[in-house]
Amino acid sequence: MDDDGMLLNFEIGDAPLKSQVKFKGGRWRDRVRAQSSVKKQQQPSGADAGQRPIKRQRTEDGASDRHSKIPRTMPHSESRAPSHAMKTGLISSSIFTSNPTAMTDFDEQPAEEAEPAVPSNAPLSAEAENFLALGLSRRVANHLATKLEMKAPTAIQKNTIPQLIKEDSDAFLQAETGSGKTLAYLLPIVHRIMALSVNEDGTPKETKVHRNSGLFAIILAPTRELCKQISVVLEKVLRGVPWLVCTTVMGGESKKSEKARIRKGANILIATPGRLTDHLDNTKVLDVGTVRWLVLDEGDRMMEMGFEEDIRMIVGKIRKDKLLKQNSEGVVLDGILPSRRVTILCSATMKMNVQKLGEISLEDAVHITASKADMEKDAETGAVESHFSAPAQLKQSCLVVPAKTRLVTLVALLRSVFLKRGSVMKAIVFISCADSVDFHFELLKTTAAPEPTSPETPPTKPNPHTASTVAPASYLTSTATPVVMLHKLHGSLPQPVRTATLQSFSASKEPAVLITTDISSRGLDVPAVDIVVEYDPAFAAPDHVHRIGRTARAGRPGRAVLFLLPGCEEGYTGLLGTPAPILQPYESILQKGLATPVNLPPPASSEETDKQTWTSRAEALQLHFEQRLLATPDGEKADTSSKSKAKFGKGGKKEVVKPKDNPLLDAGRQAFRSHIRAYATHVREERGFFDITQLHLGHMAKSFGLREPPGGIGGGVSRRTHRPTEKNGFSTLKTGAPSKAWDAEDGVGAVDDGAARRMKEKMKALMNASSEFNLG
Ligand SMILES: Nc1ncnc2c1ncn2[C@@H]1O[C@H](COP(=O)(O)OP(=O)(O)OP(=O)(O)O)[C@@H](O)[C@H]1O
Repeated sequence: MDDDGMLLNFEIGDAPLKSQVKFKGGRWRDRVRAQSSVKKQQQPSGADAGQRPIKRQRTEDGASDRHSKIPRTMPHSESRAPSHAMKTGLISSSIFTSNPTAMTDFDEQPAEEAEPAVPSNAPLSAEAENFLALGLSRRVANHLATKLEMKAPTAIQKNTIPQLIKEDSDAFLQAETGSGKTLAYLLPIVHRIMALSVNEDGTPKETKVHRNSGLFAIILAPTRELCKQISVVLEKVLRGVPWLVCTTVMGGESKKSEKARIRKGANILIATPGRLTDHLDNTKVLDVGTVRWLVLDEGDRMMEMGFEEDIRMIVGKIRKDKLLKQNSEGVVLDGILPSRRVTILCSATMKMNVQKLGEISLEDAVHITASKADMEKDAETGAVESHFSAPAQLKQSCLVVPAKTRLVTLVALLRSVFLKRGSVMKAIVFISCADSVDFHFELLKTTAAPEPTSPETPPTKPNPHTASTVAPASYLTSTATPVVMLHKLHGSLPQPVRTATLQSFSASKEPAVLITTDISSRGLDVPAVDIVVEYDPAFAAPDHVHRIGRTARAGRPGRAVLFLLPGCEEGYTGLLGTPAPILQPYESILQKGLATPVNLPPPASSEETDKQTWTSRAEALQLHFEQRLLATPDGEKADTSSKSKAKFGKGGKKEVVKPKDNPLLDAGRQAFRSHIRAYATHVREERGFFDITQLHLGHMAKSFGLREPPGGIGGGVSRRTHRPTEKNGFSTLKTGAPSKAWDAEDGVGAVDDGAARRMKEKMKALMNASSEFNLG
């Protein structure tokens, strides 16, 4: 591997340069031969440049008050290329040498609490609280207790339900992930609509409300997945009130069929903002005159995704439309439903853009949180403080992992969590971009053909929608857990595939892993997710809170592990609340996860023996992945240069020979490029921790199974092009145009086409605006 041109964080300065020997004259082939023999003489001994001691450190740091950026090298005592690699001649640079050491003194880290913390988002005790006491009708309370097994409310439900039943003011709901915010706003809405046709004592009124009696509430959510999930929860509640109907408009199907559903009538509509704007403009049967509630679930995310204009338009249109005091059938709405239009904003975190959204949509809103003390404080000061944190019972830790060992550590971590059968059933792995999700799915899924089924067992009909998104992952299995199912999900997949994949992950009876982008970070409520792995850190700290919030929901235990690179990234834990997550060295994970041989497909498995140590297993695994990327479909070693080469055919005629196609190698390169571009989009305030100029591209390439970083990142990132600028002493890099898959990332594909276009424009603007990654 030639690292020379890729050390972004080092400059040549006045280091002695190797003399460039130029050969002139003679035959072309002789010149090439002579050139390469000189190159060989100049190369130091060792497998590759990655094994050489790191060259001169950057001297012009210019940010001495920032986190130390100087990677210290600590050759690993056990680091040697595995013997079989030597034998086969396929020597790759060791993943244990020339790694920067962590700044953290792990011995100084606090020990993990022995006592599990009391859950902070669990339902309250059924003896002390119940839904009936909060003002909900007996019918709804009974339905919750008997059919949905919900006997007592959660804290946010306890504080929200009476407020929204009795008062008609706008509200901003803020509570931890998994604390039951969805039912907190749905139940009072259903209760009040139901009251149009049922008396307080449960006896029916003369007026009957049905699906054509009017649309009373609109709920907006940023992604189709979230819309679907809210509609599933609402449908369950409405089974107790079967004359009320809800429907969705969220794209992913024809507008015609959505229109047909609207025409059939619905009392509650769940929508993505882009699609609703479209229908408000073009669907005449969509009458918002009776709408009394507008809920903006995950409001900050909608703003982030570029929906500001849509939301302004929706709020404006609903407010402007004449508020009908009675519906077309003469049913009097006022007095039972709110006498004004109520807007409810909902999020576990509060970013600046939520404040802006509040300005657009809320009037004199009450801030409702899970804790009465927080609410009183806000009421006293008149300010909305941000009180966001992860659920108390969620155990967080950060692994400090050098770039070269990231891939094998990920495998080891997933193996270690599934080691004890049944202890962990579901894991979610967050990755920064769709290309990288695709690549890791292809790399980690089982390559061998499935075992033939016995004639007695009838073959199960494969689901065509999950054929390319769900597969077994033999690398992650062990004797105790022989099957682990791998899933992938991102916004560039077609909607039916996304729905089927999520369904498969939720319903999986086998241990399952979901590799995904931030499309799954918001609101997703998959039962029994035991661990969340942030293989790539979130782009902003509040997003981290949402991602890890996919576990430890409604009082359940949960674990979250964040991968950080040694160096400036380690300081990021300071942003993640108090107490900051514990930092851990990666070696213990490798030791645990690779304590037993990895199930490598043949022929590599024949090399595996029980005698191997965890370090040699890690090296062998890395080598195995690299070999898979280098192999051509017909088993030969692939050309790694990614460039076409000139060859002289018969008669000295020059022919262009294209490198042989290995889809996995291409996917790895594309994933690497997108990953680097994505890395550059960490929010400005956090770029001190995620500093693109500190990334060692050669080492990072290893974590994609690549022996060298591919070109094409843009502006020559793969070359040493940086020069520290005068401004703050930071180096600057030029980005290229955003790649397609990065462009089409999560939010984009998650919503309708119009929204996708707007998001693309936003991303483009962002990438253009950050032509120098906005450093300095
Ligand atoms: N009163 C309750 N009793 C038992 N379980 C509940 C109760 N209320 C909600 N839940 C369950 O808690 C889980 C989380 O609820 P919900 O999805 O509404 O959380 P949330 O606060 O919206 O989280 P996020 O911020 O991540 O979107 C769901 O599985 C839901 O069924």
